[in-house]
Amino acid sequence: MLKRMLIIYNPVAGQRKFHKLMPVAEQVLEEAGFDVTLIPTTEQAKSATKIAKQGVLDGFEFIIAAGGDGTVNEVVNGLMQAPTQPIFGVLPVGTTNDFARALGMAKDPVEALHIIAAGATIKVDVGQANDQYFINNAAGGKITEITYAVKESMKNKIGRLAYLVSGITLLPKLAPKQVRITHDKGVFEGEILLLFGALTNSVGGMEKLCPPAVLNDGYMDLLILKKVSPIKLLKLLASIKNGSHLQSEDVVYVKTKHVEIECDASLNISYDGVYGGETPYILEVLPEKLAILADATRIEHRLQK
Ligand SMILES: Nc1ncnc2c1ncn2[C@@H]1O[C@H](COP(=O)(O)OP(=O)(O)OP(=O)(O)O)[C@@H](O)[C@H]1O
Repeated sequence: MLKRMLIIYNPVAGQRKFHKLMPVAEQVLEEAGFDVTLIPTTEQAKSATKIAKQGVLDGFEFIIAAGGDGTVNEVVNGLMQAPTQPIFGVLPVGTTNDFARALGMAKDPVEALHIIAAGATIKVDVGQANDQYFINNAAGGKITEITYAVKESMKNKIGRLAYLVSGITLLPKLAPKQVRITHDKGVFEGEILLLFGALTNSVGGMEKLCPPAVLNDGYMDLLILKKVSPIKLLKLLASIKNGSHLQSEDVVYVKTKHVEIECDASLNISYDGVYGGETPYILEVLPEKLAILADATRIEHRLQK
């Protein structure tokens, strides 16, 4: 019996990468025994969420997000809002593909297609941020504006470099915020530049910010960067390369299942790079909530046995 697979693809992601791949995708997956249906996302906000939710109701056994991290997040939200969750998959044809990298999907989309076609799955944690879901990270602070300040048009022209350009223009405007953050190990009160609740080690094209993050351990790695001078910030950013930032007195780093974020002045929160509004926010880990097509042998170090 053919296995019913829905591919929700973003036709404009990653400089329109999926367009060229479509015939190959259909061939590889049909040869592997999948009955493939393709639906494009639209300009309409959260279109992939709606398509995914309907896909579950229509009985697809496999739902694939073909796009960048924005599409992945929208599809995850659609699946999580549905009564049951089919097997999920990610075809990395976006600009940054942070989650796909954490999942060990090949950079080359054709190779990634073969991982999907093989049909092996792993279970991964999903995060809940108020009434939305994330699969990679939730973040707070001015620095997170880098991701949603990047214009689609700029990404289409210069790809990942767009994030760097946006980051450089935003750095001088970083403003610390007085917050109260409650986690499993205690309470942090003070001024911060940034907070991250990471389910994976892959953030904004980097893999060293939260290196110990495990995909299925039921914990998020909470990283809080306290207010520091610009010089200290540059030193800290440089220390990310060898991982020593995690030992800095200006960084709080804990594994936690639950986080509450309060800020009198209100703090912007994003989840998987999508703007999520302002505090108060509660972040929660839903352990091993989604089964995903992946090759576990490529990411053994990121999985709890
Ligand atoms: N048909 C479409 N036309 C224009 N925009 C679209 C369309 N479909 C989706 N979008 C928009 O694309 C954005 C998501 O892009 P996505 O994350 O998939 O790829 P990307 O931007 O290339 O990569 P990344 O998020 O990894 O940087 C969302 O803002 C969504 O509204």
